[in-house]
Amino acid sequence: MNHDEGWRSGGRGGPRGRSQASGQRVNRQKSERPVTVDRSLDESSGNRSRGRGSRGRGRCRTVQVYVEKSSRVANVGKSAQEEVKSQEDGLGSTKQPDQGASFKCYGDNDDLLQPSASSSSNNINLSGGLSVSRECEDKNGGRVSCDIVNRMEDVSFSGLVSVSSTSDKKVKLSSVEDRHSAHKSGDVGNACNERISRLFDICLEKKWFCLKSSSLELNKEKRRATKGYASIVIRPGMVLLKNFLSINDQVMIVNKCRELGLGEGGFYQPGYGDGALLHLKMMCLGRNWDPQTSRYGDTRPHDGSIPPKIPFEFNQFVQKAIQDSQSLVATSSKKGEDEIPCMSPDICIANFYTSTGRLGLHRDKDESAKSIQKGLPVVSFSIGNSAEFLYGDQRDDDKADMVVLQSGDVLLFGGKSRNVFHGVRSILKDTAPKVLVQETNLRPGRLNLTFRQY
Ligand SMILES: O=C(O)CCC(=O)C(=O)O
Ligand SMILES: [Fe+2]
Repeated sequence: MNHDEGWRSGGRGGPRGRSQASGQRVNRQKSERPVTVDRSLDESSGNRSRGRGSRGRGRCRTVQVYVEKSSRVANVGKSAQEEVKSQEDGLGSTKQPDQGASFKCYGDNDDLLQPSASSSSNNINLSGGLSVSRECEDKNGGRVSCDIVNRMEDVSFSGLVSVSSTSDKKVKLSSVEDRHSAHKSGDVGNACNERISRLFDICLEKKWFCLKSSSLELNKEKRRATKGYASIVIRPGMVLLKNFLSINDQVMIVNKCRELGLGEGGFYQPGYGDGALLHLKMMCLGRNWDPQTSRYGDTRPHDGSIPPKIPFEFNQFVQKAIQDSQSLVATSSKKGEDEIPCMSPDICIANFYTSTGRLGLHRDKDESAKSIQKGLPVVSFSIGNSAEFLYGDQRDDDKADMVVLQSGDVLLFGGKSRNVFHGVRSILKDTAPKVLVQETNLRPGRLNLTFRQY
């Protein structure tokens, strides 16, 4: 994986894709060959997720596949809705002018933060920071437009929070995160490091979820879940398995990620050496990927934590996805071209995007030269809200193609597409399957897992 090329650039700016009013419209590129798989033949899957179709902006071509417009939650009490909204907003904070000076990290065990966060709720959003684009140099000496987003944007600490009554509104965090922070680091004096080592809960507390979806809506989701999934070759080496993961699979994955995410090596706010933050939370399984050095390692440098192992069940899904993709391309006319090699993942990078999350165009190229040379695929799971996923041969948003990845979709890019530029332009609000949210209390946002072999 290598994100030096664009993780910072955010990949967003300019108008969003336009909504497509109804589903079933397929706007395929030449090489797409959709195949619908009867779910009854495949017990590992089941979910028919939904989302909004979206056209790309500018010259971006869009792949739209079995996409339906989402409807909002019915039967939601206003106050509950507002509560959830405010939690969501607290996560995906809007960019604000640089207030770097207003955020200070206070050291040692007290772990005091002094932002102007005056919230007394259980979620504090410490937002602010700078949001400017500037030119940076990439590794190859090329100029890159870097969206230097803040020192604090999207930073949210969840867990138990007690607000002290002192007049300067210092906020004392006394959460599960603190217990894990600075794990093994022996560097408790570096509170800024501790800030990034606080763990992020991908699920909301139960009390925020007294929402019930209408039975009509749930039935609609169930009906979709029995339809089977469709496989599409998007371009040589890139295969999309729509609705590959059933709702039950997704629930299991979310629960597992939540559990791992709150433990050693769990979700944290990654950032670059210069202090700029990525627009997502991250957890590495198997091996750590360090955005500061673009290298893999056995431990996470900022806190010394050891990444959790990749759960066995996750690898099973990956193997099945690879096999299904291989069967698909074997039946296709452009056999050799579309080839997807086998891969045994020893790395999984889990990203959680809040509503404002994104990821600039980049190539995954920090895996071993052999792995990349062989075109071993990156296998990507999407869970929760849909995402506008960009891909193309250049690091240029305007020339990239776009496909909406919905909850349950699995995307593979290997072989001829192993070095494809890709990124996430935006997260589409309220597009996660309601039943998934009800079962897991997943935060508004998107969980993405990418599996790789070093
Ligand atoms: O979230 C996604 O779909 C892509 C993630 C990705 O490209 C990465 O983690 O390298
Ligand atoms: Fe990537």
